[in-house]
Amino acid sequence: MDSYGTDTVKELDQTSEEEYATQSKLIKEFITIPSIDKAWIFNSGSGPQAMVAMSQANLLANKRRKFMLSGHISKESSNLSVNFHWAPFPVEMTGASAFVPSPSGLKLLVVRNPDDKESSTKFEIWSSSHLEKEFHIPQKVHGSVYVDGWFEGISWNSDETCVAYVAEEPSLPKPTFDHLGYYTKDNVGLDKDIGSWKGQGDWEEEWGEAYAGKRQPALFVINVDSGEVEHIKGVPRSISVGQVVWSPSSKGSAKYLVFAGWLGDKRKFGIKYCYNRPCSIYAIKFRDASSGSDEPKDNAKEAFPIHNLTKSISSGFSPLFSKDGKFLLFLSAKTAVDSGAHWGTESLHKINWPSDGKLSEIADIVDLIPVVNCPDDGCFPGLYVTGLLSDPWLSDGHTLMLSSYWHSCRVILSLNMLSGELSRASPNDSDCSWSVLALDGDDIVAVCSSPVSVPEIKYGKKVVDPAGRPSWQWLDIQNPIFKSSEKVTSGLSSLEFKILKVPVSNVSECLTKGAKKPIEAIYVSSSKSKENGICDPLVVIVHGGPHSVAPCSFSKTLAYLSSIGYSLLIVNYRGSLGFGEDALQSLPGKVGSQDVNDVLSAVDHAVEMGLADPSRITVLGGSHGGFLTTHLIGQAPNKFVAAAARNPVCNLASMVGITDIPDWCFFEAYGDRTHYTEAPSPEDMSRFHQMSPISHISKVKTPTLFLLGTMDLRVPISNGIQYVRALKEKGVEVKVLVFPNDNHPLDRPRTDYESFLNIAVWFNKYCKL
Ligand SMILES: CC(=O)N[C@@H](C)C(=O)N[C@@H](C)C(=O)O
Repeated sequence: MDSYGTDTVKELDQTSEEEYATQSKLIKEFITIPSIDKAWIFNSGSGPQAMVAMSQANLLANKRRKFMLSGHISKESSNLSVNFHWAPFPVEMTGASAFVPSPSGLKLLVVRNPDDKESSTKFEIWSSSHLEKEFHIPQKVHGSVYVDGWFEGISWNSDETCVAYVAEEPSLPKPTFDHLGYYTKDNVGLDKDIGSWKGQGDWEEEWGEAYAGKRQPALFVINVDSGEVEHIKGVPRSISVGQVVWSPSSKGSAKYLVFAGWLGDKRKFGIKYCYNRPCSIYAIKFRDASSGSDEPKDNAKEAFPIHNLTKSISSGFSPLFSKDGKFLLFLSAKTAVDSGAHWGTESLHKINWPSDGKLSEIADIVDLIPVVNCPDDGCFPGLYVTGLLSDPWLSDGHTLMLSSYWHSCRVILSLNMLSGELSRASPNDSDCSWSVLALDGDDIVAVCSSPVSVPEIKYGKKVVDPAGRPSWQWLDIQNPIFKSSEKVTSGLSSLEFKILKVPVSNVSECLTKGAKKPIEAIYVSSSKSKENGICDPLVVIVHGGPHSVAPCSFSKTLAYLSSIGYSLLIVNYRGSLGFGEDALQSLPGKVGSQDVNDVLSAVDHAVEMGLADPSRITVLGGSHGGFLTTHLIGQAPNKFVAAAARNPVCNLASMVGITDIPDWCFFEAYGDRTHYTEAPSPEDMSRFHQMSPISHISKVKTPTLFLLGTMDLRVPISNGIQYVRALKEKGVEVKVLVFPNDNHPLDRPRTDYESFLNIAVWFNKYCKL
């Protein structure tokens, strides 16, 4: 009996080892598909030139490898054809944290952030042929330059003499102790060799998940000729700054630095994925030493006053000047701030910018794109933008190009700021996702992808209809770099996708109109399975947030799962971005029920349509998607043959005291902002428990794989571990992978690779693939 058992185990091990070996070869091909991150178009005498920043997983270094590909664009006006003549090879840029071309395109700033707390930040100024200047800025001046989504802002002034940017302010001095253990004043006598040491000093709060070591983003200006760095005074420490731009230059008028600022004095809540943090657009005068400014010399050390330009609105970010400098535009997530949802339908606004540089106390804020609550069928569903291009203007100076979610797709929009007309610039009939990368005059360089096609650069040629309205004719261009491997190409070749409209169940009268509309689910499958009349096993994919969206775009890891024989059902349940504010706001207070039912409706719909075999359905999700995954296996214990949860929220009651976003737990559990407190009551704890997957643990049977990151500050690992232990106690089959150096997204190259390798092997085991 013993030996029989042992042999069986050995046999199983051998089979699974072989499977790991086979799958690892394929997943590697997918994981290393490059991404297109940014692009710039330069207009030189010889015609437009493109520079495309790309990145690719580097499994050996466990980092992303960055590289730049350049190309020359030639256009045939007779037949509307456009050719990109790419350089034969890209150039590796690993180690560079940011590249920022100057407005004229004659200089390129490269910032290299230090790897440790001792080294300097490097600023390099490149011309077309060589390195012109290099400056090393020591830690005592500032730490790393911010290159993240919120606080990043690196901006050349118009005459290209200075760059404004955001960097980590040096931390407050630490107390020092000598070899006798005595406190020493002013670091005097700190000599590690004889046993002196630095203490920790007061705790300074950081900006939460993904912002380890980031406490105080502050404003700096570097003179690119002398390398002199000025820390801009006058911004109180209570404000964390980001997204700095220069005010337009007009002779004689004051020059301002305009930026977004977040208050972080009382408590810094996590800011990653959180648009609900109150923020304003501020302006502060810049004393330009070279301009012979109106400021008296003896004032030179004094700070200018700071102006809050958006006092009457709870959120203002992404400041952008109109081409003529008459308006300052900004995005707002006031719906998120005012409601408490971590993301919501956004709006776009403008204020007048005074030509004499004299800022008024209360600026009149004009809506350019208001919040959409309940979109009419087929109409614009509201604004969901992650950022704006630094120069998003067409040559008329008043048409702005931007990318936004529109139901399950990302689309390119054009907004005529004068008429208010908003239209879709990417093709109306496309179910792919589109993002504008850069403008080439009035033409658009974009990236387009779908769940079954890798990202490709597309060229949108502007054409004007007889009524003078612009539209874009989309052209394929040469994409030599994206020649995927044979395995990827053949894996993707037989796949197809469609977006299903799924009616929601249990529509109660108290729901708003927008919350009764059908949801969408992206269905990806092999065309071969249809030919055979047999359904492939299905992976139901549920995104996190919950106020986020799974766009109809290429995902390397999901494409890998499709290529090995799974159909996918990617569900954008109510609460997702892209469907108007009514639908989004219908979820808070009902998490764990409404979202769970929406996912079950989508699954039932797929089964009824003959798209899924009910005996071979699995489920996969991370974070709030992990909350849904673990809810689904508890509430629908017979539905799923296997599950995989990545950093899942399993117990709000144990998460609330240790996450960087405790307000999220309250908001999603109660549906409003009023219940939030740093000291939850027993009633709060009871509600959290009752709304969490852990409350359904007794019903779970589904074998579940857990992927957990030890450094996760958003959903601390203890949440997953507690649930795992409870499942083990019940005898449910579990497998756990812990990544000690990963935080919430689990997206470091080796982690991503090992996670999805295991997900595939786990699902294969229960789907008999
Ligand atoms: C706001 C937020 O971070 N919520 C988490 C619980 C979550 O679900 N995060 C999403 C964005 C994720 O996919 O990680």
